[in-house]
Amino acid sequence: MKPKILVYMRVDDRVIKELEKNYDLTSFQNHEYIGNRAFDQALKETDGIIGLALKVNKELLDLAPNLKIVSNVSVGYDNLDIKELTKRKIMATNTPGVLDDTTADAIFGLLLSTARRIPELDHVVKAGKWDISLQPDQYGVDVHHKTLGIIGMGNIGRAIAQRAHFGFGMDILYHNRSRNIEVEQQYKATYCELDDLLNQSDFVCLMVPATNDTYKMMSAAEFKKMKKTAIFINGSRGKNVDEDALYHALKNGDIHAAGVDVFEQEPTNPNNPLLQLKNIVTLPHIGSSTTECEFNMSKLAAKNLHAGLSRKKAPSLINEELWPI
Ligand SMILES: NC(=O)c1ccc[n+]([C@@H]2O[C@H](COP(=O)([O-])OP(=O)(O)OC[C@H]3O[C@@H](n4cnc5c(N)ncnc54)[C@H](O)[C@@H]3O)[C@@H](O)[C@H]2O)c1
Ligand SMILES: O=C(O)[C@H](O)CO
Repeated sequence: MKPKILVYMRVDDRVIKELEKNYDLTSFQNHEYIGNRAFDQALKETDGIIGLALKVNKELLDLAPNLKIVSNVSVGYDNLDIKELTKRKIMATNTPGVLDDTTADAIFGLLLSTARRIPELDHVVKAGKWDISLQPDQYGVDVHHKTLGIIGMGNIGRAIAQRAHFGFGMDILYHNRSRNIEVEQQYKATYCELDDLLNQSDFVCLMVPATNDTYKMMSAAEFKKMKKTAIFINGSRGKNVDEDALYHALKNGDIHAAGVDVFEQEPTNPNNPLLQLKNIVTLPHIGSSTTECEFNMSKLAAKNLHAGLSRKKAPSLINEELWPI
């Protein structure tokens, strides 16, 4: 009998076809299945889960007695209760590395779009409101040769720094849990305390994981420390930012503008007051969403799953302490 796996959201079709050769698959393509009978039944029998953003907590794990591995199709794993998984000797894996350049491209695109007001001015053209003399209040701000502050200099932070340094001649400040000497040497990045980074940067880009330490790390006090001319970019997780504080900072002119790819709640409520503001550019969490990157993430997640179900060490095991199992 083939091992059973539960496939949950955003696994590439080509990878699903490969998985079908070795496993007995049950697929759920959206959140609505959670708590329904078919989903609970699949959990009861499943050996492995592969997918994006399924909240795996004690309650779900109690329903999945045979589970050996949860393979996230994402690098962020704030959806997983790692302590609880480790306690039950269930492997947890993610997809680091394969999405760095794609996500950095998207976040840099968001930064440029916000600075140069690209979505707003695209709308002007398409709405037939293009007045031949552009007004000063429609001007953007320069990106090149400005100072970029990156909070969270990990794999993606580093790819953003590379673009900023070589492509745009920007000065780079960064704040991280530890110093990254390679980034300092390659991109002339300067390590600094968070307050100094907030004070001195023209662009502040948040790229930390969502943890207890980073929960709402950008709140009213932090926005007040930024320059009034500065632009804030969130490419990490919505939970890392106090959205209410961001709204007030944008509305009161504490900061110039913001670009966000992620929200506290996703999809965000269409009545979210942030969406009423002119000086924010929003995206529906598309950092890694290109055809190529989604495929690569699915492939790595399948490799992790396969290793886990064969009782081998998965290439990107999160709870390393489980090994040897
Ligand atoms: N928008 C998207 O589509 C998208 C795509 C990929 C990743 N992400 C998010 O970006 C995060 C970062 O991804 P990554 O691959 O660069 O991860 P990473 O682990 O390589 O880097 C994270 C960095 O944040 C630092 N950090 C952690 N806590 C910190 C704190 N309290 N203060 C300062 N620095 C801290 C770490 O030291 C590390 O260098 C992911 O966890 C995920 O939430 C979003
Ligand atoms: O963490 C990630 O990989 C992205 O946010 C996709 O969800």
